Amino acid sequence: MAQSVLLTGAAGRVGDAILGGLADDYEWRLLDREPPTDDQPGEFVVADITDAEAVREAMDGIDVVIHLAGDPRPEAPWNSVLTNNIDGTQTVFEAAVDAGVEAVVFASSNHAVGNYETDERTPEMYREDDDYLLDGTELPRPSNLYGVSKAAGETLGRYYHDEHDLSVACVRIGNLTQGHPPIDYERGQAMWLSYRDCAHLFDRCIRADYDYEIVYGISDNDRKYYSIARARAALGYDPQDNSAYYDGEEQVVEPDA
Ligand SMILES: NC(=O)C1=CN([C@@H]2O[C@H](COP(=O)(O)OP(=O)(O)OC[C@H]3O[C@@H](n4cnc5c(N)ncnc54)[C@H](O)[C@@H]3O)[C@@H](O)[C@H]2O)C=CC1
Ligand SMILES: O=C1O[C@H](COP(=O)(O)O)[C@@H](O)[C@H](O)[C@H]1O
Repeated sequence: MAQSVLLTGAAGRVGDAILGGLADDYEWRLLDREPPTDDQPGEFVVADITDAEAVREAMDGIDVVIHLAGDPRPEAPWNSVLTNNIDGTQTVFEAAVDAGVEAVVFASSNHAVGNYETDERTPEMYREDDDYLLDGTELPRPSNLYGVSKAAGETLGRYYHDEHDLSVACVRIGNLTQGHPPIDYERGQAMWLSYRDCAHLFDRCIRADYDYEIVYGISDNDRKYYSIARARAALGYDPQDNSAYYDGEEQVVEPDA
């Protein structure tokens, strides 16, 4: 089983959710271009993911890489996603192969497929009486240049798996918010990912055996237009949270024990 995990983009929100649930479960090496602001588990490397030498060094002795670092803004300009998301991701995959890492888990995004949300389908597809469902086998259909960069990351992962036998899981993360689902935002509620489910999903990505996977990273929301069947089957994902259990910030239904 994987013992040592390199987490890139560790100082961000997704990193916070993962470490909040899994800080004590692995030997962590954290990497970010921003230094840590509070106590973190393990060792912290301050580096840019486009620095091939620093990234390769950070991979020494690592079993699994969770690659989060990048520009997360849906409106990010091309020069930023080209550098941080595409070039940076290629640097991470290349270093992982060179270092003999077993698996790379790549933080992809709902925006890689955002343009399936056509004018004809929305807002109905965000609602419970609609059954439109994406399952991860569909081609990318990005809604912005940020989404293009995430589709490129998935394709880089496919290449590094096929050519170098690296295990790769691409998680098309929905909308991560802490404490409760987004308020007054149907789309965000349908693709809500709670902090608890986020940590659990990435834990499954560290522990499971797989070749190349694209899965959706959302909670078990009553209304969802992203299937979590593949995440359940390939990774053993068993989410506990559901945006329908909330009324605004209040949780009004307890999940089954
Ligand atoms: N938060 C969300 O709901 C979603 C996040 N994602 C993806 O998950 C990943 C993490 O997102 P968040 O934690 O929300 O973003 P964030 O902005 O909170 O964290 C990203 C971290 O990456 C670091 N970083 C950025 N470029 C870097 C570089 N070139 N070298 C080293 N470090 C760099 C930043 O300093 C930051 O700490 C991103 O790749 C994002 O695209 C995908 C879908 C939804
Ligand atoms: O990929 C991402 O998606 C989430 C959700 O998208 P949004 O369009 O509903 O805001 C976004 O919040 C996050 O910043 C981004 O990285």
